[in-house]
Amino acid sequence: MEKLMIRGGKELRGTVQISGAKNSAVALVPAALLAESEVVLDNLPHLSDVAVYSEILQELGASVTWNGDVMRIDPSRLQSKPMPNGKVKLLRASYYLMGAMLGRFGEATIGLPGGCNFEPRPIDQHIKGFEALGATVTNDHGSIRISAKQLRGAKIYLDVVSVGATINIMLAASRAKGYTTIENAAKEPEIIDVATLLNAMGAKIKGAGTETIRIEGVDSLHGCRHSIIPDRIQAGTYMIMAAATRGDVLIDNVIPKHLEAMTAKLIEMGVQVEELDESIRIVGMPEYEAVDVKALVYPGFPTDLQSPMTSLLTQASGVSILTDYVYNNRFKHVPELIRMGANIRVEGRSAVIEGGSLNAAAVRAADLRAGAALVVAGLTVKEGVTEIAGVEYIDRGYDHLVDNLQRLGAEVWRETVS
Ligand SMILES: CC(=O)N[C@H]1[C@@H](OP(=O)(O)OP(=O)(O)OC[C@H]2O[C@@H](n3ccc(=O)[nH]c3=O)[C@H](O)[C@@H]2O)O[C@H](CO)[C@@H](O)[C@@H]1O
Ligand SMILES: C=C(OP(=O)(O)O)C(=O)O
Repeated sequence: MEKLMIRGGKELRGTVQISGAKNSAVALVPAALLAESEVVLDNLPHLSDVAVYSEILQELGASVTWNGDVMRIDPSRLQSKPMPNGKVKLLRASYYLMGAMLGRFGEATIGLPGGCNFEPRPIDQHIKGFEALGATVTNDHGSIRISAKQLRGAKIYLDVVSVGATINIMLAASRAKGYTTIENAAKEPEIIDVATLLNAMGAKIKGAGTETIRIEGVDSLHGCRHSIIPDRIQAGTYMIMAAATRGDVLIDNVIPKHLEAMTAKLIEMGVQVEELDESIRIVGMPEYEAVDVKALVYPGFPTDLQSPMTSLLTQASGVSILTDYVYNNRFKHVPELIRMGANIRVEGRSAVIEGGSLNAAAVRAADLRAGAALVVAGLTVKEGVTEIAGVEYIDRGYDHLVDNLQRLGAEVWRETVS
């Protein structure tokens, strides 16, 4: 088993390059399966989810080569095969294979997705979308079978604003007959990124990034080249780390517009934030004010930054209240932060955080962003070594985390323990 070790108390200083976005990559790789010739993805992050996807695609008959941050996917020999639990259970975003295979072959048989299950994460809106497009969906003890003789465009109103359902419906509807409208669609930048790729492949999608997306189905899609947008969650996490260690860090290769909610909250706390064209500079201050944070769908404060933000708020003077309106109970980081001396209580969907210093402890990441929260916390600790287990979760979302932090002056390393 590997652990992440942190001897904290160092101010982070320097420049960090942000990789392509995980939540785009895990949708763009399966989206490529809809093409009949090669798709090239640039700025692909080095993450375990992407590596698992690459293996799944090859098992399905696609040819995949991955060099540096470029992946070439040739799906011309793709076969329609059942995709049982094994690999699809390793990542949440395997649900995109449903929409992609349904669009390509009119059928998909696949196990339920896995990934970070910090609470039950239903996919009823994905299923509702496929059924509206004319597919029959059955669930045989967790094996989902989706099939349609002919997908037909439909008007679909999502009951909840769902990133996954919006993208999955876009994937399948790109190959349906006629027009599909998704109302109450999610507006995250990753949705625009997927629509941009699909349109470059010959799809006809309008309105991505707004609450109404219109898709005119086409008979076939072709290969293309596409560069993945920067990871706003990774960038936001480094912004938090820079502020938490009272450092001075330039976060490079970002789209500052995607980080506005994060930037505004840091400024409200008293952090110095400088927005440049493709980078953001964070200069930490000795004292921060407590603030209230509401995690919402985009363009609100992202739920995926809620956990690391909890750790930063332990560094503010006074009481902050952080409420997550996307998930009911995404607080697996809280008991671990309490082990590190934090004064936090969870009340319903809110965490009430009283500022104070943290101490080193042996803790465990129960999910990806809970892990990020523990890294932020460990970086602030002035004495001793924080040991974080559950590194495999952190590897789902942070490309070259240890190298990046070491370059910024942190004392961080991985250790294999028995
Ligand atoms: C791979 C990926 O992109 N993951 C992101 C995606 O996850 P994911 O696509 O799974 O999240 P959704 O946007 O679908 O979920 C939002 C909310 O809707 C609920 N819901 C969702 C679908 C559904 O069919 N029924 C339903 O009730 C969920 O339980 C949750 O409470 O968006 C989340 C919300 O920004 C992020 O935390 C994840 O990092
Ligand atoms: C919850 C997350 O990812 P996933 O949906 O892939 O589990 C995340 O990125 O914080």
